[in-house]
Amino acid sequence: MVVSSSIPYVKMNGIGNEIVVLDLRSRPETVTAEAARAIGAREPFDQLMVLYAPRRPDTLAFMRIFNIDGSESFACGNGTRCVGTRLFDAGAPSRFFLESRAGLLRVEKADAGLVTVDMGEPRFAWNDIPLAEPFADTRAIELQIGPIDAPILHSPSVANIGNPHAIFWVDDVEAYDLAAIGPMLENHPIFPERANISLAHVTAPDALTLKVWERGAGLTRACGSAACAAAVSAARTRRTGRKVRVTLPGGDLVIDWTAENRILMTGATEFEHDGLLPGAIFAPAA
Ligand SMILES: N[C@H](CCC[C@H](N)C(=O)O)C(=O)O
Repeated sequence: MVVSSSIPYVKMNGIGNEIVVLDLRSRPETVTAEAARAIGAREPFDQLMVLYAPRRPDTLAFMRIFNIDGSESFACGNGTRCVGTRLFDAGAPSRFFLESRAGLLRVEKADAGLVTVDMGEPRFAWNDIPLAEPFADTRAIELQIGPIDAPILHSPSVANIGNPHAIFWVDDVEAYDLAAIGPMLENHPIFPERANISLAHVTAPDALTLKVWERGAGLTRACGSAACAAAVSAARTRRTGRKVRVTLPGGDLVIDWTAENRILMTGATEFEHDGLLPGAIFAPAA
């Protein structure tokens, strides 16, 4: 087959969450799981944001999101802000819509160069997380690791923000070996689609500290959807109000769970460098 020439990409980060943005809106290539892994081998990322030509006239792009292991996520808050900055810089209006596999995302310019994304409505029903078995109350589900009578972590809140999240409430996010515990919980049979695993420490009625083990990506410096999941879960369990500052290893996000049940996430993005991918990376395996 004829392979196309080099394909440009942009390496960015959303408060330390490593993001590659690949704009294929006017190109014929598509990204498979295998291609995503091959791209990650050349230019490491936590998430790869792929833009395709819009499927709906009210959006600027249809977006698909891959983790570094090639798995697909239907949400990535930090990556969506990076896409926002990229499109704003290319002349997009200061407010526009993207379509993801989870639905419509509104992206908006905020003050001081920050970007706000309307991440949509959270889902809390056990089969929407999804969980493998029914739980009437997902504010705290029965799940623990460690000795039965002295669990290390237990009773997480769970939420779906387009992707599945479990949040364990702790007094010190650094007191746990999340790199060791994360994979066990990510792949626990209670989560049929795996899950992103967070440790959350409520430091004030309007502030949380968060550390995240991401499904398909491992420990990252920040995870926007996890910040949303932690914020709505904190508000739901009366640990905080509905607007909080979430501090992650890479920086801060402000999350506002509005009276209309939308989750607004605001934070910074940073350009790192441009690059080129060989067209052959997109060719199907022989
Ligand atoms: N870093 C992303 C989330 C990636 C999600 C992914 N790890 C999954 O659900 O598979 C964020 O800022 O929201």
